Amino acid sequence: MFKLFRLLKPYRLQLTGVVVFMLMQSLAQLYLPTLLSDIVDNGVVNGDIPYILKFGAYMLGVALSATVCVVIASYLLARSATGFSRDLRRKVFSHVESFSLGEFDKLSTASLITRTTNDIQQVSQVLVMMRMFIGAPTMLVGGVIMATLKDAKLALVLICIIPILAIAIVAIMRKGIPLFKALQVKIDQINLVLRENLTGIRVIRAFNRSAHEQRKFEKANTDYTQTAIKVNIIMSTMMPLMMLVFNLGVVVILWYGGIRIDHNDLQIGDLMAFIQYAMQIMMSMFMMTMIFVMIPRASASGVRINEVLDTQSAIRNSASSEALADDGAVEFSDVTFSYPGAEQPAVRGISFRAEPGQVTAVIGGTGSGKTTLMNLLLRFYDVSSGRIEIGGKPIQALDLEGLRSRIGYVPQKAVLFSGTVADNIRYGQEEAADDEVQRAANIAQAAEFIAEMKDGYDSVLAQGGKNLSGGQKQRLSIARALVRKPDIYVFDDSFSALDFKTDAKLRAALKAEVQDAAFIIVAQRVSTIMDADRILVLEDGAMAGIGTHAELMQSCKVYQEIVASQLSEEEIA
Ligand SMILES: Nc1ncnc2c1ncn2[C@@H]1O[C@H](COP(=O)(O)OP(=O)(O)OP(=O)(O)O)[C@@H](O)[C@H]1O
Repeated sequence: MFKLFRLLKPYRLQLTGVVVFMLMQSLAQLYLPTLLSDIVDNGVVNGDIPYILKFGAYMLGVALSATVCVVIASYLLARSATGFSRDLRRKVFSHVESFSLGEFDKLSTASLITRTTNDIQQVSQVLVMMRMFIGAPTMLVGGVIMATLKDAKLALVLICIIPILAIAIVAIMRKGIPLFKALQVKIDQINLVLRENLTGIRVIRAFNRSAHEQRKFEKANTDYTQTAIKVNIIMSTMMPLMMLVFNLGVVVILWYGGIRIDHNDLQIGDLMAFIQYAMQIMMSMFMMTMIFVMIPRASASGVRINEVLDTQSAIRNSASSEALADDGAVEFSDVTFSYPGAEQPAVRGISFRAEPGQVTAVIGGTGSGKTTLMNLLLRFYDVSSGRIEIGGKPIQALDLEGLRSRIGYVPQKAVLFSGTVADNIRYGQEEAADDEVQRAANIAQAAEFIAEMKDGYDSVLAQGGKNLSGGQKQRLSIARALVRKPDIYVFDDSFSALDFKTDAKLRAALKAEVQDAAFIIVAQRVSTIMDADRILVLEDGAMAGIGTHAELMQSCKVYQEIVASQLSEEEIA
């Protein structure tokens, strides 16, 4: 966790201010009981009213100064802590942005959300406690010194109480720390269930699984609650226990102090001051307990945040990132890839070439590795063996951003973002002019339904396109790829939600548009890819054949079976 505090550098001036003001406040607090004892011993005992008034006013001034100090320190600290959390959130977010899909798989999306929100919150709360962190030890040490100065023998009582309290705190913390760690993991679990529920609400309703989902949430929620209760039981036993030890201590002080006053060894004002110092010591022990509660919990969070920050994306720009060649020919050579932790490779021994100006199609059953091939081309993952080249250069040697900027990618599941229709199309090319956006929408067969929307291109998409149909979303994500005018198009099963007529119209419009680009299209429907210049047939991650429709009809059994299952005899002919 302390590693994260390096981010406090910009706030060092404000934090120095916090230290100074908190020290001043603690010193003022330590001075007050001595003033009180003076007033009692010299003013009250002698009936000296002017003395009482003078020192009373003085005491008021000291108390007011202490309050002003604490207000200023709190203000400075609140500013630094909120700034620190903002900077840390920014750092974690931009770091996560650089992750490849492998890191997302490893750390899980739900956990990344908890780490960016709740965990950072825990760490910044420790910062807010820094006020106590400075005040408590000062008051503890100062209190012991002042109490000893008042009466060294009486102070022995305090010296006995403090270690007992310290042992109790350590024992309780040893039980508490594993629970704090578990608490954060259990919040992850709640987030995971919640996220699945909110994103899958339609399926849950359609299959009447609300009760099942509620049970799942209940389980995660109860699990979290039970751990939280255990933590609170520990914390709540600690406070009365400390109070008990302390109050017993006060009884001993009063008893022994009374004896010493009786023998004229101690003045009454000094005993009053002594009890106040004892109170201050007790308060500082309380504060330190709070700190000890917060630190293990926050350090559990700190470890989780550092885990994110220390995770380096497996996919990075190579030291000598080369610019992409003009030639956008894509070549896969004997490519094999296994997902992290998977026993079997998802694709193996894949070789094919996608030429500019040609359509290269990939077809195969579900789970045959089509999407995986596209993921590899975009470098969402790196190949386990073999090579992928663009324009004769291996993609690992190319600048990552440059590589992706040359690809117009349409994912299998259309993803849209909050904003207007135009914003979503411009996501592909920020500088695109209005007419370019409209042209892309026209080719993607989206212009018609956009025109029917209330505000046309300025219509706002509710929650990333919830108010659009599946096919409409797909067409907008195609327009987004088109507006980019890339050298390589990657369409991952992007026509699946389109009716046959729209599918045919879209393909015809695309043909005219993407003349010079390498066009790689993954499809389930044979009719979508029959006219492709080259069709790659996949089965269980391996190549079952490659060629044109006519060639494959002659030579590839897997292709023949796919075709037979989809097309009528007339269409096949
Ligand atoms: N993130 C992942 N982690 C581990 N295994 C994965 C991951 N994604 C896919 N797989 C596995 O890799 C194999 C190929 O999956 P892929 O998504 O490439 O198939 P596909 O041909 O695109 O299927 P579909 O047509 O159903 O989309 C499958 O066996 C799948 O279980």
